[in-house]
Amino acid sequence: MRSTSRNARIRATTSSLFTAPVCQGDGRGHIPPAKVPPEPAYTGRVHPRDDAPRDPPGTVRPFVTPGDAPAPPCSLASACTETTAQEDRVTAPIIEIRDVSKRYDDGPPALAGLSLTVAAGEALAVLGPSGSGKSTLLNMIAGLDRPTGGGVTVAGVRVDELTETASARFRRERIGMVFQFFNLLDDLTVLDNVLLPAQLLGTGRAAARDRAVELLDNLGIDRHARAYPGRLSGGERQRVAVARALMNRPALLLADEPTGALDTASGAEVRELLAELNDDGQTILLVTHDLALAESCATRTIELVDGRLARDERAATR
Ligand SMILES: Nc1ncnc2c1ncn2[C@@H]1O[C@H](COP(=O)(O)OP(=O)(O)OP(=O)(O)O)[C@@H](O)[C@H]1O
Repeated sequence: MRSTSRNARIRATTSSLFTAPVCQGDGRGHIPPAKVPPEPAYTGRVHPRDDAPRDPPGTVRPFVTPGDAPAPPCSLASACTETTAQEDRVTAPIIEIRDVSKRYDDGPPALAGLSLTVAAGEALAVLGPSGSGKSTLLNMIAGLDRPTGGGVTVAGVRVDELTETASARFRRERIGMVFQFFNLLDDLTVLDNVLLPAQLLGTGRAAARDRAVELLDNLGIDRHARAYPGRLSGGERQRVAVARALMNRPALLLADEPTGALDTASGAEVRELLAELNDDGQTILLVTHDLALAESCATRTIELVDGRLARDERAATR
């Protein structure tokens, strides 16, 4: 059962994350606010190829994507009307995967002509046997690897066409990532770990600190702000990792086996946390072998087998 006080804290956090309604007037299902005015207009590509002109070192050039534009009035009354929790979710696509293939060396394809659309507000669990292509799919979406065929669009940006520099910048600005083994920096305090994404983005210190403190508070780990990650339990460390992932208000939260290294109680806490974040509008894609995580958190579950979509189901209860 979810704790009411924690629910309230999470709600307080995420309500400030999603302040630009996609469907005006629906009161739910929001996308992150515009970070910069849409000038000059984003043309759909940043640097189409690695030999394209690059920004000088240290330049921070925020993306302006279709997701940053002011929300148009909703044209379908039904899409703006609160009906059930399932129906009032935002339906604008955050991820569009078109006929994506990936082949490593001479082996069988890790992904074989996969197509998938994920709407804003969904919590998608990616299941499948070992070697079925789950991590490969996650890497394609994060722009950490490129497909050998097809296209991957995330928050309106063709991530498979970005240079490495532009891809890293895109991840910083639009994607939060949570890993099985937390990937926290042990030499930095909890607060400094959470501040890191904002520092990389060049956010002002005071604003970044306020946000980090708010996140730690809302995720129930504020008392550990000055501690080093090594002194925290696995569940607490994963909360810190989630706070860090949320720092830059990502359009998409990617989680790779987020409960894979946790004991039963900590795993249940992290499942609850992810479900609550999604309840408040955060789009999540998680790769997992943890069926309990898929059942408690996902609004939709897909299963990969041999790099193909073998199952695609929406949850009846979330
Ligand atoms: N860097 C790589 N070089 C060569 N082959 C790779 C590489 N990464 C993945 N593969 C292969 O691609 C296929 C899919 O791997 P992937 O890691 O995506 O599967 P997975 O479903 O995430 O597996 P697991 O559940 O064990 O993590 C496998 O056959 C794997 O051996």
